[in-house]
Amino acid sequence: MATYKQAAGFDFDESTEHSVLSVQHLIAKEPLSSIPQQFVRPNQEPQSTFSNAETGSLPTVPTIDMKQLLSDEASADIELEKLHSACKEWGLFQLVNHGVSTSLLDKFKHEIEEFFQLPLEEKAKYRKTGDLEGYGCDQIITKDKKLDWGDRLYMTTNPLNSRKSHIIPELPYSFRNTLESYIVELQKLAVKVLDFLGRRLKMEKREMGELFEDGRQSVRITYYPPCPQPELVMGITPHTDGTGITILNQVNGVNGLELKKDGIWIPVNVLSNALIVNLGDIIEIMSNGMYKSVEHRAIVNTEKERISVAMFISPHLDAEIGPVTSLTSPQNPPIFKTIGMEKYVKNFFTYNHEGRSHLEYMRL
Ligand SMILES: O=C(O)CCC(=O)C(=O)O
Ligand SMILES: [Fe+2]
Repeated sequence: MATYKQAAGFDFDESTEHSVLSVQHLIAKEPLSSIPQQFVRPNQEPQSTFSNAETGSLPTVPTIDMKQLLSDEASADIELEKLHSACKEWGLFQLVNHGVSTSLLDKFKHEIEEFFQLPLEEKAKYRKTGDLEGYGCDQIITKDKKLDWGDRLYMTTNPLNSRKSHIIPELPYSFRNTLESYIVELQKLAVKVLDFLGRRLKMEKREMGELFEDGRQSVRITYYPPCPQPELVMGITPHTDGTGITILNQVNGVNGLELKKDGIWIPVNVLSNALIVNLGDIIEIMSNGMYKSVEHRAIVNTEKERISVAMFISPHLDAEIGPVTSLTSPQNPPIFKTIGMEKYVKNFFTYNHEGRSHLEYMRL
């Protein structure tokens, strides 16, 4: 079997071989004279920060204030309308006053930085060949597949019985503890956000609550090393998330996330004290197209490493995924299929959609 390094265009070196490909460790070994071909994307749409001198004139991503949403005053209704239009027009917003404590966020940042500084042998323990979960750069490598410029630690966190025994339970003790606190805090936050979305969509309370209660959740922590030619590579390929919602934490304050709006890539600049909420395919489907699952990507730069944490929040595996009954009518018939969550997840990860996105595949 070809090794990861051979497949990625690197020389095979018996003494340093691991079953995991890591961009961070490949570039740490020796300075790169050129970017290995498997990372080079000749036809990608230009990065906005490199090509668009007028970045300042691009529209700015909306900011939503959770404290306002939760207040008893009339301003709560105004904020809810802002949230509604952000979900319809952007599918993404910066969330401030989210209630996750700064000390937890600081501690988590520190633990993540320490984790990625571990030797490759240590981190390689968290990957099993062929498994989507665990540590490393893309793990399914075929000849023509372009690789993303980043290493990830990806793990299912809920339901508890679907956690992999060689990942979370084996993480360094302090990192694991902090991660557990982060998971709890972000679950609480997700419940609040979903509740406001359901309220403004005028769904029946149970339609949102029941689906997401003890739902499927996973976390992807990504370390994007600097790159000598960032315009040739992509930190993460353009995609929409298959989730209900995703809460993204731009951990070390370095920009890189971009979203596509009206055909243009727009940078989502780091706003201190904000978490980013982006809507995934499931919310677009449930809302029968009212809310948008946003296409996004991450770019890298020459100077600084970038770290992000995406917390993916989805319904439980027994849920039915489709436009909710209270949002469809003879005048507004369903535009998406309804399928069980278990099948949805399986299709999302394995099904060949013949060039279409999974969301397009779900469209009737
Ligand atoms: O790192 C980022 O800013 C985006 C990550 C992302 O989109 C994902 O993990 O799905
Ligand atoms: Fe994403």
